[in-house]
Amino acid sequence: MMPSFRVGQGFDVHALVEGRPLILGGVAIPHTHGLQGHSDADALLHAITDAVLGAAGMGDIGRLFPDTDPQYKGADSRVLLRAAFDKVKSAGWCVVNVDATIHAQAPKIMPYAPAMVSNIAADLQIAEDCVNVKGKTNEYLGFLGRKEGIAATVVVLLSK
Ligand SMILES: Nc1ccn([C@@H]2O[C@H](COP(=O)(O)O)[C@@H](O)[C@H]2O)c(=O)n1
Ligand SMILES: C[C@@]1(CO)OP(=O)(O)OP(=O)(O)OC[C@H]1O
Repeated sequence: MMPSFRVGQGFDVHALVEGRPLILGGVAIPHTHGLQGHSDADALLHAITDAVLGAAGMGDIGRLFPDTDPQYKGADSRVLLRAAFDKVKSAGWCVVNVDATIHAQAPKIMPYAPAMVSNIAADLQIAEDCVNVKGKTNEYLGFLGRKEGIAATVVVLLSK
């Protein structure tokens, strides 16, 4: 039988505030500010989770893990990604590849990208060369350029 393919896209943004750790792709990045959120606020993993769920037609991260539910307060977003992927995998899908961009005026993402790739590949049960993480400034424009937040955009391909 011919394989079938489904594409999904994900987006997330969180505010940068003082007194929070900066966690992206499951990696703690030394920085003056961290991301605000109900969970660990890992915008990259949230966008990946949404892209994976979206490709499978299974809704979104907030529907699965409501930010009103105390059990997700301070949650490790890798745990949420793995739980979402379990659902998608149960429907017969596997991930072909992930391509992600972190929109951050600062800090530089590139030194941490290999560790993020390793985490994401492990959580989605694919080879590391099937995961790509890029950093991009916002050329000092808008709220991202003013370092008020960090966003992530993601495309995922699934096959079954
Ligand atoms: N937070 C970031 C932003 C950028 N990079 C790297 O710098 C390159 C140039 O970025 P521009 O936004 O100026 O086009 C980009 O291609 C990344 O390699 C980064 O690591 N972290
Ligand atoms: C992850 C969840 C759940 O703790 O909360 P946040 O960390 O606030 O993240 P968000 O990207 O706003 O949406 C998903 C949430 O329901």
